[in-house]
Amino acid sequence: MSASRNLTPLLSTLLRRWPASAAAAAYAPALRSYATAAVAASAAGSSTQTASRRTVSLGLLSAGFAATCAFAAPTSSASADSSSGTTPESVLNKVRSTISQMPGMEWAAPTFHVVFVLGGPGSGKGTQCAKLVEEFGVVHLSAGDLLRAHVKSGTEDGNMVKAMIAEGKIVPSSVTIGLLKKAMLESGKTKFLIDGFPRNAENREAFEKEDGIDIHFVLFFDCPEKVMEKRILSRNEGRSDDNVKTIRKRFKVFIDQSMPVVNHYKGMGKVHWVNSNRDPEAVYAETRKLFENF
Ligand SMILES: Nc1ncnc2c1ncn2[C@@H]1O[C@H](COP(=O)(O)OP(=O)(O)O)[C@@H](O)[C@H]1O
Ligand SMILES: Nc1ccn([C@@H]2O[C@H](COP(=O)(O)OP(=O)(O)O)[C@@H](O)[C@H]2O)c(=O)n1
Repeated sequence: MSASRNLTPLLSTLLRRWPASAAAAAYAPALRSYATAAVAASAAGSSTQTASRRTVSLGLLSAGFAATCAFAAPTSSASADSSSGTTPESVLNKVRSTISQMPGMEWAAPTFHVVFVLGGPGSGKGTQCAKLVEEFGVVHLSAGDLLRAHVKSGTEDGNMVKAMIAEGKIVPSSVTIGLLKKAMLESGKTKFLIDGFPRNAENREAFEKEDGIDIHFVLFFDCPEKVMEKRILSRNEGRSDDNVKTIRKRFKVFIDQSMPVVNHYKGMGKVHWVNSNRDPEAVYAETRKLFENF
């Protein structure tokens, strides 16, 4: 039986076991693309499998399903979830144990491939990421954009993030990593540019503890502070933190907290340094070469 024909009954079985909320239906496309990626991965590895026990790499499918359950929109079903003590981890464990019990199926951890895009405020991270998305079809996740969207939720957490951004402070990783993971799972894709993260040692250490994430390299955009300040002041995106007072605080945080992260990865030989004090096309001509094998 072809791998894709196996898929539909499997998805139905999973969904029947844990009836999904209406909001979860919104995740179905992501779930389906994880499943397709998982089947493709299993087909690629099929020569090493025994005929009697066909092993299907279901990690991505499972991750997608966990996202479906764990991150269902904050509706009444989500509050039911929290009152019954359901957490993303508990859903993932349930998916894992059910898959392990299915004949011929085996759990495999998902692998997400990541490039961290770092550089001072206004160094051109977002500008270059947009070009990479267009040429290479990777997913661009800006930690700052995710945090700004979270502010709009109006929750207690959102208000805390708003206050921290206004001061140029770094939001705790428990919030930022939650938003990044949710976006990764929802995307249905496996290759990501993570822009503006990790911003300090706490961000980095927490992210490195996450399973199934392969950090390929760090892309660092190097630009003088004076040039970055001028760029930000004419950025005109209506950002409350793009004012001289907050910009200066952000530069200090960048030097004190973010540069040690870059130097950490530099020590591991993982940093690609790009001079971004040139016109955007010249910066991109150098940047794109790093992605030919990603
Ligand atoms: N190489 C460049 N030369 C001149 N201006 C640039 C360049 N790269 C980006 N910009 C502009 O500078 C501002 C900041 O760039 P952005 O990509 O938002 O930076 P970051 O994401 O690092 O904060 C934007 O208005 C952008 O259009
Ligand atoms: N990993 C991150 C990224 C951004 N942020 C917050 O979001 C603000 C804006 O970050 P950003 O990456 O969108 O913008 P730039 O400072 O790079 O222009 C930062 O100054 C921090 O307050 C954070 O707390 N943690």
